[in-house]
Amino acid sequence: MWWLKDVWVIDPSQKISASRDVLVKGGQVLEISSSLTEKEVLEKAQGESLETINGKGKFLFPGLIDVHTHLREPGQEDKEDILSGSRAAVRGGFTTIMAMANTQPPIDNRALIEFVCRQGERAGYAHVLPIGTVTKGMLGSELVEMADMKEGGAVAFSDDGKNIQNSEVMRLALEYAKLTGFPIISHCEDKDLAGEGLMRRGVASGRMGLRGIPASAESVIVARDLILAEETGGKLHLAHISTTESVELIRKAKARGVDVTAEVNPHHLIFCDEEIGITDTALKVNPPLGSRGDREALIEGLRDGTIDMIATDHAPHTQAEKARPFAEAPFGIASLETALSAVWQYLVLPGRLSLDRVIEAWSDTPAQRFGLPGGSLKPGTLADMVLFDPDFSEVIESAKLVSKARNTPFLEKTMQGFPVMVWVEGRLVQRDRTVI
Ligand SMILES: NC(=O)N[C@@H](CC(=O)O)C(=O)O
Ligand SMILES: [Zn+2]
Repeated sequence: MWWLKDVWVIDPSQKISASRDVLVKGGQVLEISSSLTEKEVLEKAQGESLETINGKGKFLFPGLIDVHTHLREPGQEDKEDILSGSRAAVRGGFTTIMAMANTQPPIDNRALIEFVCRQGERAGYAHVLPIGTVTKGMLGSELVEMADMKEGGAVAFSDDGKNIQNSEVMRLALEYAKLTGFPIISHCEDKDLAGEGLMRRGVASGRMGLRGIPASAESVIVARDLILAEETGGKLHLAHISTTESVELIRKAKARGVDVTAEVNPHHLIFCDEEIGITDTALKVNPPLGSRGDREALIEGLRDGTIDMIATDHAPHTQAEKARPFAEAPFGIASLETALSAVWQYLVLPGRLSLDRVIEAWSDTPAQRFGLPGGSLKPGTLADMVLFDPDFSEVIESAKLVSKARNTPFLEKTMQGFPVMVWVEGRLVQRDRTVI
C-alpha cells in the first residue's frame, strides 16, 4: 500500500486541486482525504506493507494520456519500438499512449491491431492502445474494416502522416466510423499546397531561403473536414493544429455544434519558425512551426477550450536521418521524455497556462473523447498516476534517454520540473527518473 502525504492533488475529473492524502492499495486508488492519521492508515493496510511518501511541495495527478505517439513497430525498430517507446512514456509521465498507425506495414487490419496490443502488454509499461489506419495500406482510397479492428482493440482511426486527399473517402470514413463510435483523427495537410516545403512559409523561410509550406495547406483541410463532420454527424479529431486560421475555424464549428475535438503539440506552443536554424533539424517537424502569432493563437485556443487536448506527436527518428541536410532530414520531434517538463517550464511557470488546465487537457479530456480508462484518480479506479516535482532539474543527456531517438531540441539543455514517481495500475514503474 502507498500513502502519499500532503501532496497537491490535481484531478480535473473530480474537480480537485488541493493538498490531500492519497492511499493506493491493490492497484487502485483507495481514498483521497484531507488528512489521515497513521493509525487510520495502518488499519486500512490490514497488514499489507506500507510505503509512505512525503508529497509536500509536489503534485500528484492522473497518469497522462497521449493520443498521438509514433512507436514505429512494426517495421522501423531502428527509430523506436513498442518497448522503448512505452518506457520513454512512463519516464515522461504518460501511463497511456495511443500508437499511430503509420508503421511499415501500416496498422490496417485486425491482426496488426492485436499485435500492437500484445507487444504493449508484453512490454508492461504504459498502456499501449492502437490506432488503426482509415484506409487500406494508408493509400487513401479503400476504407479498412473498422468494426473488426475495434473488436481487436483499436481505439480510433487515422492515416496520420498523410492527409486523406480524396474528400469522398474522408466523408465516407466519418460516416462509417459512426458505427464504431470512434473519432477519425485527421492529419490536415493539402498535399499540393504543401508541395515540397520544408518549413512554414513566411518571413523566416524567406530569410533562410527554404521552400515554405503555407498556413493554408493545413487550414483548407481543417475547413473541409469540419464541413464533412457537420454534414455526416461523424466524430472528428484534428491532430497537431498549428495555425491561427485553424483555431478560428474550430472555434466557429464548435459554436455550431460540430462533433470535433483538436489537439496541439508542445513544440507548437513553445517554439516558432524564427527559431529554426539551417543546421537544426531537431525543429523540422510536420506541421511546421508557425509564426509568433500562431503560437499565441494556439495558447489562447487551449486556454479557452477551442483546443481540447495536448498531445506529443512523439516522432522518433535515427540520428543518422536527422544528421542529413535540412532538406533531406525527416520531419519529427521525439518528445515523450521532455514534453511535460517543457510545458511546465515554458508555459506554466511563466503563467501562460495553469497546471490544472494542462492536466485536464492531457488526461481527463483524452479519456472522455476516446472512451479510455484512466485520466482520473477516482477511488476504485486503477492507480495510473504521476508524482511531479517542480524543483527537480535535469540535463537532457543522450545517455539518460530511454527512447531510441535523440531528435529533441532539448538535448544538452537543463530543464526543470519532472515526474519523479510514476505508477501504472498501482505498480511503480519510474522512480527518481529511472524506469524500473
Ligand atoms: N509529425 C511529424 O513530423 N512526423 C510524424 C508524422 C505526423 O505526425 O504527421 C512521423 O511519423 O514522423
Ligand atoms: Zn500528422
